[in-house]
Amino acid sequence: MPAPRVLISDALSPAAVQIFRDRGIEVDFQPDLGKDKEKLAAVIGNYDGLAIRSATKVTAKILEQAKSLKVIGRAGIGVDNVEIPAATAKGIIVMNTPFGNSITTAEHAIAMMFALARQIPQADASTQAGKWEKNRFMGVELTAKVLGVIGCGNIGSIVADRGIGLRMKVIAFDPFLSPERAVELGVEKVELDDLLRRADIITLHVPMTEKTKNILSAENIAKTKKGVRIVNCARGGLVDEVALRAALDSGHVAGAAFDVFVEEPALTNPLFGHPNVVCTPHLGAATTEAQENVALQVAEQMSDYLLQGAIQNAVNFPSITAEEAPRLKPFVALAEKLGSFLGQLTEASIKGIRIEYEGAVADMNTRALTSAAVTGVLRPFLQDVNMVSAPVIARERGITVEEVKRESAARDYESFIRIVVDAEDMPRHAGGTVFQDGKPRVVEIRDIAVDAEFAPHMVYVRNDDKPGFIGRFGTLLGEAGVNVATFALGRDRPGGDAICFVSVDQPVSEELLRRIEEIPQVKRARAVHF
Ligand SMILES: NC(=O)C1=CN([C@@H]2O[C@H](COP(=O)(O)OP(=O)(O)OC[C@H]3O[C@@H](n4cnc5c(N)ncnc54)[C@H](O)[C@@H]3O)[C@@H](O)[C@H]2O)C=CC1
Ligand SMILES: O=C(O)CCC(=O)C(=O)O
Repeated sequence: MPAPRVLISDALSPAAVQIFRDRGIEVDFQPDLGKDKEKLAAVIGNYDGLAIRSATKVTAKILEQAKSLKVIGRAGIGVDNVEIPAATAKGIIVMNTPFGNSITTAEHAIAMMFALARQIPQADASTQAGKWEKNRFMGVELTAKVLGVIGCGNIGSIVADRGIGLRMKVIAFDPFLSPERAVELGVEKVELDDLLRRADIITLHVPMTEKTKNILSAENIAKTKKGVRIVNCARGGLVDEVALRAALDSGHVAGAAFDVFVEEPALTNPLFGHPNVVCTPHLGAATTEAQENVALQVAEQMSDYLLQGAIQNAVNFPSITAEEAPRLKPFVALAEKLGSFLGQLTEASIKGIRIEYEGAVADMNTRALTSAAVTGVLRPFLQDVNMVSAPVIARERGITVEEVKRESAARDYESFIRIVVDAEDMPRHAGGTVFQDGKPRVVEIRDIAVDAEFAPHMVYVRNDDKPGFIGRFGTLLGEAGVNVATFALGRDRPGGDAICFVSVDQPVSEELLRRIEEIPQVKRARAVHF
């Protein structure tokens, strides 16, 4: 297999390049490419991985050209510059580095708070201009002031901790902050209106979502305490910039320190030029330490995925650790092949897929296995589906997906997976396991025990358990020049329903299948491929 290829299209630390090379991955370091949509679209088709910061906008249009792309790695936290649904629909993993720049960004927020409280940038400009305006820059003390933290996750909680260290009273609004965690952090959990009314300084640390967009709207800004100072080191668009400018002009808001803007790069902005505004060009994560952390982490994560299938910090897929990836791999293959078998037999529309995990496999990462099973079921209908996109495609098509787990496995297997595909005509089910040799096998079809490995070309036959079938079937295959590699048989009872699952060395033609179906004992014959 050729080495995977990764494009770095933003200014990542060179540490990332070294990691990729050390792991045997070809890497193109083109830190300015992300700013040029056309150029990026023209080359993206050549890569398996794309490593970015915030400048590269990975739109659906770019993704249309990303024929080989398997993973997008964001060296940072916010993934709002990636169209996640479009990436997921194309089966591309999107991963970030959720902790590597948290301390640095929290420190930036604290620095911004001090910059506002003491007007440091303005005082610096005046001093260096030779003005010595000692009376112009009267500041405020932070001690004992109320710091209102909106979003108390990784960064917000570090800001809260630093605020407490500065002897501030910290209040936090975050619906997902548990009362226990609030106590542990030493913050008072409050509702948004309470925070707006009480805070002397408000700092934002929420992601940009439909709910948080404009969380500081004109209406909410009007609810704030007169003289409030506002710090935004999270995302532009969390604050209504025009309304904030008006509140600064009226003197209701005493100052604002912004690192992030509705439009970036921000070459103009409603806040620019106001004497009480401090701005930085999205520098929250810009320290050597943070950039080294996120670059190393994203390169390791992307390499682990491209080389081993391990998934860490994906925002559109459950994690698979490097340790569990090899153990999971044969079960992923089993789930996908069983699903594919049933998908190939199904012609009516599918209503639901149930995956039953029994024995040791029930304790594994079943979300990943379920995605593999659903992929297998859907692949005969949609070529372009994989473990990332399958659950979303199933949901979009109204196919319910259900997982069932049982402690002990059927027929005393250590692990057993049974998939039931419920279609408009009837439910179909098959079960399998992985033997010591690591090979997935079908061990049950329609409640009938069999034992068959999966092979590229197979014939599946349902027949009555009556003498004469095997001889005629073998003769037909032989006459057509089709060599039988393995032959598995099973029946529910003597003279009852029987199945036959045969691997062959050559593809079986429709004509041959028709002739097999003419054997009196045969109810159905299908060619299946794995
Ligand atoms: N300026 C910069 O360079 C950087 C900016 N960021 C931004 O900071 C944001 C926060 O990062 P983290 O703390 O790591 O994220 P996080 O996910 O750890 O924390 C976000 C918190 O916001 C809370 N939240 C979500 N929806 C909310 C709502 N509607 N109202 C109130 N709280 C809500 C969540 O419960 C969570 O606790 C990121 O999403 C990113 O946009 C992150 C790194 C660098
Ligand atoms: O990469 C950067 O400089 C921006 C970091 C950021 O905004 C994030 O991690 O969410």
